[in-house]
Amino acid sequence: MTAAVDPDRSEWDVIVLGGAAAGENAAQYASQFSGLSSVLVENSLLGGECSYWACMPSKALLRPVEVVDAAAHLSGISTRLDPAEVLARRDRVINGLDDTSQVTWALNNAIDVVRGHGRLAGERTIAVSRADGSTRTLTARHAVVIDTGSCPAVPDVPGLREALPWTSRDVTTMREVPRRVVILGGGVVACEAATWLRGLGAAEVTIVHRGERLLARNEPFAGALVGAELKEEGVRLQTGRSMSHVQRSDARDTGQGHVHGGEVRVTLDDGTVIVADEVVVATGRTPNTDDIGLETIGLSPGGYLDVDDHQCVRGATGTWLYAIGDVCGRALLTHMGKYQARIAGEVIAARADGSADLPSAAAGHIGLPQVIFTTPEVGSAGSTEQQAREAGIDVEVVEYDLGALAGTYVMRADYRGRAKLVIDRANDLVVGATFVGAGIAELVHSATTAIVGRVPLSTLWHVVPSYPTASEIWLRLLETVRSQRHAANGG
Ligand SMILES: Cc1cc2nc3c(=O)[nH]c(=O)nc-3n(C[C@H](O)[C@H](O)[C@H](O)COP(=O)(O)OP(=O)(O)OC[C@H]3O[C@@H](n4cnc5c(N)ncnc54)[C@H](O)[C@@H]3O)c2cc1C
Ligand SMILES: NC(=O)c1ccc[n+]([C@@H]2O[C@H](COP(=O)([O-])OP(=O)(O)OC[C@H]3O[C@@H](n4cnc5c(N)ncnc54)[C@H](O)[C@@H]3O)[C@@H](O)[C@H]2O)c1
Repeated sequence: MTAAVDPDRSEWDVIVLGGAAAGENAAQYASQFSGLSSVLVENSLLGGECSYWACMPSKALLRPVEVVDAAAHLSGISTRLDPAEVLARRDRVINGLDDTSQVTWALNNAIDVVRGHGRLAGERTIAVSRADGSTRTLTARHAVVIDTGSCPAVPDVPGLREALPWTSRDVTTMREVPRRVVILGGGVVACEAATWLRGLGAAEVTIVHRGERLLARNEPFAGALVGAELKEEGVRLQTGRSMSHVQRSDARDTGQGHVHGGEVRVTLDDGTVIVADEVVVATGRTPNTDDIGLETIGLSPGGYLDVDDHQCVRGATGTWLYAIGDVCGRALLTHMGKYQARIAGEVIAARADGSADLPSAAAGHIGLPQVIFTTPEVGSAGSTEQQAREAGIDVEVVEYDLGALAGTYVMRADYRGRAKLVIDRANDLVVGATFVGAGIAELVHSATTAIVGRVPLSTLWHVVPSYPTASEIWLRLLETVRSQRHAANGG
């Protein structure tokens, strides 16, 4: 069904502020079976960061690097990577920064789209500033959903902002591969970007990370294995180091994804000077809440929005305001934002119907899956050992070499990887899992299923993995738990 967007319309049942993938899902789930009308307010491209400047372009850049790596570990295959064609394919993946297909999807699902910068203007009201300077005021009969996302945080290093460094947007949509790059940060964006920059031919890539561990939110062996591989690929790791200052005499705004001027000199806290062609800042995110009118409903701008398990914003009066995605800070991942959106949409529809039986996002958040598409890949679900201990769980852990399986041996003879389960001993349940190795991305969902489904180890024992696959890791981990328990019982 196609909805026409009436330029004079001012009232909908549901207004979603921010039209990223999560916002689209919230509108869809609020409307599809309830008959509620909904509108997306978007000031840039419908589909948000993930579609154009984050998940999709980064994975389009990483996939060829992964294929080349896989081939390099198999005798009888030779490959050649063509950076220009990789960038061209990336452009096709992000639809050349054109959101026509997403607008068509929305309209075909009876979801209206209003362009402009939206701000709350009191309860259930959004004032949209349009490009021509005019303002359109929209009111929601039932709910407003905030999905305004986040933007890159740039730390206060002297000279860094003036150097016009690349952020995640530039490095995912890069038009050229800089020859020498310095990346600030040791998290997910830093490690993935170092992988594709080096893979696509950057001659010198240096990661400057203030901590000792890369990917510090994961199990320690994840960052260690990724760091070892990055080093082998020629990436320089400056860990335990900060940038003292940055100098670029001719910083120029040459446009997104182009090198922003001449040489950059980066001085570290131990006096080391690195000369590069570009600096990439990958130091986390800031929620887009500073200019969305939160003060008009008594909330403070600038921070993450605190939500309950119905995705309802705490601190707002009543139950009309929801937040989903990065802006609520629960998990900065597309699939988790979309999960929150499905819950919020269903809650809105249920409340509009007068139902007291409301869906909750609590169960899905226990699963918390993530795949980091580095070489090797890092897949995780649930809690790390440290998080489980901090939560007061009586923790039992088991680890196993992912390379010691028939399933991974046939992938490559020199397979390197590791897996770990975090077990709630009292309830005999898996509460966390981490897999590090080539081709493990698809293993993560088995762990998420075990965790969210609260499948006891005694049942997992009967879940037989196919031979020869990487899933055999489950059997080896469970066998190791049995051996550990046998030994602990004096066997
Ligand atoms: C380089 C990179 C790679 C990533 N890779 C992955 C990955 O592989 N897998 C994964 O799960 N996650 C990944 N992420 C994280 C993922 O991109 C984010 O979690 C996700 O995009 C957040 O979505 P969101 O719905 O919160 O909002 P966003 O995608 O940030 O979108 C918010 C939207 O709101 C609009 N907006 C903001 N303010 C207003 C306003 N006042 N009025 C109107 N419109 C407004 C914006 O224009 C934007 O379209 C990656 C992130 C980065 C930076
Ligand atoms: N494959 C994926 O799922 C994927 C890929 C990319 C990004 N993401 C998500 O996007 C979000 C943003 O990624 P990110 O890498 O920017 O954040 P991150 O939180 O993963 O890492 C931030 C890094 O910057 C460092 N840092 C923070 N402040 C600093 C400062 N002032 N000075 C120096 N270093 C500083 C931290 O120590 C950390 O190493 C993450 O939550 C991530 O999960 C997901």
